Amino acid sequence: MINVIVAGFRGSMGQKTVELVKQTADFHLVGVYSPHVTELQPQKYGLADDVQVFNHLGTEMKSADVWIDFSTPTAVFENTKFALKSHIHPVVGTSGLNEAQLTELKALAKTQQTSGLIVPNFGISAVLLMKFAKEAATYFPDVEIIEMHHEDKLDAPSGTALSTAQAISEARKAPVQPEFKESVKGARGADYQGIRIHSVRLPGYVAHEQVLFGGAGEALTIRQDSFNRDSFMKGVAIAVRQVATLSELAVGLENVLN
Ligand SMILES: NC(=O)C1=CN([C@@H]2O[C@H](COP(=O)(O)OP(=O)(O)OC[C@H]3O[C@@H](n4cnc5c(N)ncnc54)[C@H](OP(=O)(O)O)[C@@H]3O)[C@@H](O)[C@H]2O)C=CC1
Ligand SMILES: O=C(O)C1=N[C@H](C(=O)O)C[C@H](O)C1
Repeated sequence: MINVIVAGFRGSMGQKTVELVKQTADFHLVGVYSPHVTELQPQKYGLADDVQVFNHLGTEMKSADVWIDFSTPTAVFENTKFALKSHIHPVVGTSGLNEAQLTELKALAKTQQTSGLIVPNFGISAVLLMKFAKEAATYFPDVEIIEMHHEDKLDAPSGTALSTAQAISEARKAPVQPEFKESVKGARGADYQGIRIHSVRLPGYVAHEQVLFGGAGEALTIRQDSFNRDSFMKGVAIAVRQVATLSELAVGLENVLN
């Protein structure tokens, strides 16, 4: 049995994840966390009597094996530090960790001898998109990314777009950067190591990404769509089952896919 805490349990992803944990025979929900809850009775949230509702980080959480984090870009660093220091394996879906924070968390995982997994996107379509984009970048160094999300998304660009750009940038030879002048500031999007990223936020959308490659007289577009949040749940279950088998704090669902 894998004992799980869900951080951010009242959010869009948190609610789905709580349902997943409740419905999976080898997972046991031991706790849920949000610093904003005032009512601590599990029944208030439709949870079984033995689920602890936490509104602060504390030693009582240590009975958990895995910490699933779907909180906010400003909370995820402290939450993940707490999980590692408590020897709870973090499975982090929350976006917004920067390079310095990631480096610190990796070092902490080593000293605490606690593995973990940071997953920019739990959707298999997104994992494949990143893999294919990395391969395509060796042939097509000229590339731009468009990511499209629901209007409630707090951060931009998305964690998936940043990971895609990182993978492309590792794989490609530096392209010639075209010169341009923006008559409206921001028209050419954000710049990640010479890769332009455009972030769209609109109602009706869930999570979508296009990677556009251009070459001499040809183009390649790779696209993935998450039409609903069920698309992430298979990946979350795999990550929860496999995280303890890792030897470090790894980044990417591909680390636990066969
Ligand atoms: N990796 C992936 O595949 C995916 C990642 N995400 C990412 O997951 C994150 C959450 O997304 P989503 O569910 O849509 O967002 P929501 O805004 O719906 O939920 C965020 C939740 O975080 C809670 N929260 C706020 N502060 C803290 C804290 N310090 N500790 C714990 N919980 C806290 C809030 O609690 P309260 O409601 O109680 O105020 C809220 O319910 C985002 O970063 C998003 O980008 C989303 C989808 C897929
Ligand atoms: O906020 C979201 O919804 C999502 N966030 C993640 C990201 O920032 O890439 C994953 C997915 O795109 C959904």
